[in-house]
Amino acid sequence: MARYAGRKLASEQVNQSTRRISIPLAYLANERQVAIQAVEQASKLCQAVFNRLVTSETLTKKDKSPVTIADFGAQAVVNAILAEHFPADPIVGEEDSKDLQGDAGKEMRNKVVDLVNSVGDRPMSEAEVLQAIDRGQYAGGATGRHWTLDPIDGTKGFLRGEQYAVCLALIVDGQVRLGVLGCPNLEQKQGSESKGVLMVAVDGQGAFQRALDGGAETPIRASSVSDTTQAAFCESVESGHTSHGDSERISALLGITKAPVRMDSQCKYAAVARGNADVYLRLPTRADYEEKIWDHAAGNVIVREAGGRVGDITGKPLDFSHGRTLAQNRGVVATSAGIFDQVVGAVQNVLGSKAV
Ligand SMILES: Nc1ncnc2c1ncn2[C@@H]1O[C@H](COP(=O)(O)OS(=O)(=O)O)[C@@H](OP(=O)(O)O)[C@H]1O
Ligand SMILES: [Mg+2]
Ligand SMILES: [Mg+2]
Ligand SMILES: [Mg+2]
Repeated sequence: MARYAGRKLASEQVNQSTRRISIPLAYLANERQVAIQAVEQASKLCQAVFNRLVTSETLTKKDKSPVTIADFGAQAVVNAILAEHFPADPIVGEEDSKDLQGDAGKEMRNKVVDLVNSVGDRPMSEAEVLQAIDRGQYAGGATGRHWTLDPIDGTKGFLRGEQYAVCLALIVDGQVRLGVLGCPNLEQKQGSESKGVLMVAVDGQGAFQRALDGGAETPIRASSVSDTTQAAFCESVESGHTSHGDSERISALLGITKAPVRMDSQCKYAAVARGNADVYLRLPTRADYEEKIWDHAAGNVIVREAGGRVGDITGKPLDFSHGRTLAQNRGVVATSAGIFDQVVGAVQNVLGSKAV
């Protein structure tokens, strides 16, 4: 109980009129349900935008406006749902409404408002949409609880019709306690035709997946591989987000022979969490880049609850208590538990002084 100071578990709550102990409620049960609903709705919005707005013309013109509209729309939808159910909870969201303001933002603003109203359960005015987006400006930190949201992670993957994820997590006193990933283009099982996966984990309760459009949850586990020569790893598609050269040297050192699976977004954490990959490496490409908490929070708790391990390139756990970025960490290493120390050793070996 002390761990969750200030929140009484229902199992401890005694109904004074009957003196009977009420049925135990799981920790964060309500938050889990609301977060799933929010991620489902935002994922639907993203899929609607892709189907309506991403065309061969937008792709050849390298027009990023569809993903921008979906980013704003998804953040508005999730934040409005969180505000309705947990009005006191602040949110660290990736986006803000700056680019939607004034005359310059009018065209985009109108599109975002129309989009939100085309998928939402209740109509939202322009002011409400902007206000919902800007609930995401919280600075984060080490005390109390706050949510963190990446409305679309893997924006480049979204535009290519490949992997992207809606990522929502709850951080309590600097620790990620709940994470939900909506992965509209992820295969429901590796190799299957059906796509669209929702993954969820609450601290201490295991990790689960189900189809994004509903159905029963099934538990997921990271792989039990203990020999790195048998391991498969995944990394970002974009070489600006992770060093492909360094990962090649690290996998050679570990005797990994399988080609890396390159995919965008926190779907990489999803792949490790259900044993499709054994290692996710994110190796710094710039000395001054600080990873954002919304790029890692949900995936972090999902991999941990699936029995995997997550740390930075020195093996240190990711520290979500330093505001909007992982200011005390560099890069990310997520693996099935049995090979974590070995992988971090190889990372240190290859990156040398860069890894400190
Ligand atoms: N230099 C650098 N280093 C590390 N990470 C960076 C960097 N620049 C951007 N970003 C963040 O990368 C997020 C997407 O990376 P992914 O691994 O998900 O996908 S991929 O790189 O597009 O393959 C991306 O998230 P989204 O903007 O939500 O797509 C960024 O927050
Ligand atoms: Mg992101
Ligand atoms: Mg994003
Ligand atoms: Mg971004």
